[in-house]
Amino acid sequence: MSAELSPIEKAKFVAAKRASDMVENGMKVGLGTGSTAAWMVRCLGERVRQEGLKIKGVPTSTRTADLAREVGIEVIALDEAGWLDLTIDGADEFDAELNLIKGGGGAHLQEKIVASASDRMVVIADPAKEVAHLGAFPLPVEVIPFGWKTTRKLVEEMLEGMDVLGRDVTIRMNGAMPFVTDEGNHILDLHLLRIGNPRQLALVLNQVPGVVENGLFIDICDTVVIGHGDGRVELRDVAAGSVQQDSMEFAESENLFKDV
Ligand SMILES: O=C[C@H](O)[C@H](O)[C@H](O)COP(=O)(O)O
Repeated sequence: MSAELSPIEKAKFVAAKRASDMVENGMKVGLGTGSTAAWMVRCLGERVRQEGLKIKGVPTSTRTADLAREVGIEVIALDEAGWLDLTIDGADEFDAELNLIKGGGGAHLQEKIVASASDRMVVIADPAKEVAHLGAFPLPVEVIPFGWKTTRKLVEEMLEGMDVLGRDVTIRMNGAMPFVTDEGNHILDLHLLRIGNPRQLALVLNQVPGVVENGLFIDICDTVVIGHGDGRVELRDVAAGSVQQDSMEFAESENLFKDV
């Protein structure tokens, strides 16, 4: 890596590097999806090559599985792993309680299953992902292709009774066709602007027939690692029921930037 990296990519990288250092020999690790998680997979691959780190990775998408294999990480399926020590993943938004919106890349279904089957979920993020209220980022909802327009109508009706500021629901497109997830489903993006009660919305959404899973991660994330473009890293941890903050300098950040 190098000097041409933008501050935002450096921020993603230092968060990913810090979180990848939490991985220990022998661990079974959930590997998230997205541009930030891709840095983490590369960092873990570097540790496999340099230190002989022995881990088994459970990817949350075909993209991540391909990258993990490419960088030398042993890849296994979730059902082979059973239970994971740690999952590291990115997010589209996180709030003060470490609740998340995920699924900007359409991978939140597998990501939620994998994170829920882990002792600990660590989210890696750049500072732009932190919000006072979830909802500015459109909330992804995975729906089965059968009758998706009817499902969209049912979701719109359900939103009438919810504490949200916006109610537009769009189908995610891939060119002229609806986007297709790894599970063969489509994604509805809910433009809610501000979600008053994410916990309630997460429960209600999954009761709409045709909905497979929504991108709200409530009480799943244990730690958020926030990277900054100058190499600083902040940690937010859910401990004893509250969120603790910590911050540190990445002393060797310049060298780390050169490593990857
Ligand atoms: O479906 C995609 C995932 O939930 C990603 O982790 C999320 O969209 C964040 O991606 P990025 O790190 O590229 O911002």
